[in-house]
Amino acid sequence: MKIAVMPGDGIGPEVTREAVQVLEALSLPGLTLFDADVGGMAYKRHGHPLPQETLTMARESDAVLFGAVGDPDCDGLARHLRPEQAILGLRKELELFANLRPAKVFPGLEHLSPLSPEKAAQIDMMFVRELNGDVYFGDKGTRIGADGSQEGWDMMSYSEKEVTRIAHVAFRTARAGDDKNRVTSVDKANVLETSQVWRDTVIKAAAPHPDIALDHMYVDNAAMQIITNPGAFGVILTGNLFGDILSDLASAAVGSIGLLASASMGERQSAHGTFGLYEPIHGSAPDIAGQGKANPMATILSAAMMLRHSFGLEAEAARIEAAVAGALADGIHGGDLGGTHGTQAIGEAVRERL
Ligand SMILES: NC(=O)C1=CN([C@@H]2O[C@H](COP(=O)(O)OP(=O)(O)OC[C@H]3O[C@@H](n4cnc5c(N)ncnc54)[C@H](O)[C@@H]3O)[C@@H](O)[C@H]2O)C=CC1
Ligand SMILES: CC(C)CC(=O)C(=O)O
Ligand SMILES: [Mg+2]
Repeated sequence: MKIAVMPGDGIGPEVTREAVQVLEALSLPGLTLFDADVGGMAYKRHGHPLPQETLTMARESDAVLFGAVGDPDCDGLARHLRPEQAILGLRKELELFANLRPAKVFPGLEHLSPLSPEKAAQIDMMFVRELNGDVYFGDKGTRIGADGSQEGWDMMSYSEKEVTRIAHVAFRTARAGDDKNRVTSVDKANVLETSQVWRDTVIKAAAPHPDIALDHMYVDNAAMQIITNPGAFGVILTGNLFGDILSDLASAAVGSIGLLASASMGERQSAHGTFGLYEPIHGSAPDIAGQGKANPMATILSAAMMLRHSFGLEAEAARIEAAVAGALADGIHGGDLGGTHGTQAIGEAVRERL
């Protein structure tokens, strides 16, 4: 089991270190970890945010554990050299088109949510976000508009092929998950042609999945209902942009962005299972980087997702998740949850409970 570890920028190395130590504490036979440079730090060392050696290492691994990229020092660079291109490039080059982002309140931890305990207890949704298309990957540029002022433009598009493959992932995820058997497809079909193609295609893709209830919701309404009626959602199927935004929103309903993990999957099989990239949903948090304040739980939970999805190690994944839930129940809370525990203390608390 070969894992490429890509800590990246800001709090990335801090949270990744704790997750790696959790994996090491499990003493899994045959586990080997290799570090690779990504993001702003890779740009500074190699002149590119996603060096060829890093991409090669990812291709030769069974899974990638990714921290975060993003560095305010690099915000003035040409777009193709910015740190964020590293994660976009990995997702695209490795054809990781399906991003799974579970948003769930662990039983007994409803008090971490800003919602009422009754509402918080209902939060158990899985985002299935398309990751290789949408406005993030369309042509873009700047030009002088008709009024003589500069304007920026970004092309949004989805093809039937792209939508069909992610829709099938969503239906299969709904079937394998809890008993809700429900997919809510989120779009903006009342305004966008991209979304109309999305919606029509999702309806067609639903045909072989008659056991799964499908409904459709506009993204603005979805943002509202995730807060007011979280129990209505099982799987939320959506595009790259809307999924990015709504999953941060859902993390706030759970309690903190420092708690939400993710898996990015494609179709490539390794000797151990399906290749995937695993990362917290948050970014490099430059406002708290280097202070030992970041909550590593999202990255630790991403490592658990890796054991489950790329290595079929369900029991070990559940062990990590139980240790995180136990630490939270015992009041091990980072600043993001109003507590005082630092990154290392949280990592140690999780390892003690494995
Ligand atoms: N996958 C990736 O590598 C991502 C990278 N980014 C990049 O990260 C940089 C910062 O972006 P922001 O919009 O500020 O989003 P962010 O997710 O880095 O931070 C948003 C807020 O949440 C807090 N936060 C995030 N993770 C936390 C954790 N583990 N523990 C405690 N608090 C946490 C931060 O301190 C900040 O106040 C940018 O350069 C952005 O492009 C953003 C999202 C994803
Ligand atoms: C940094 C972006 C490329 C992506 C993002 O915010 C995300 O995937 O959550
Ligand atoms: Mg995001």
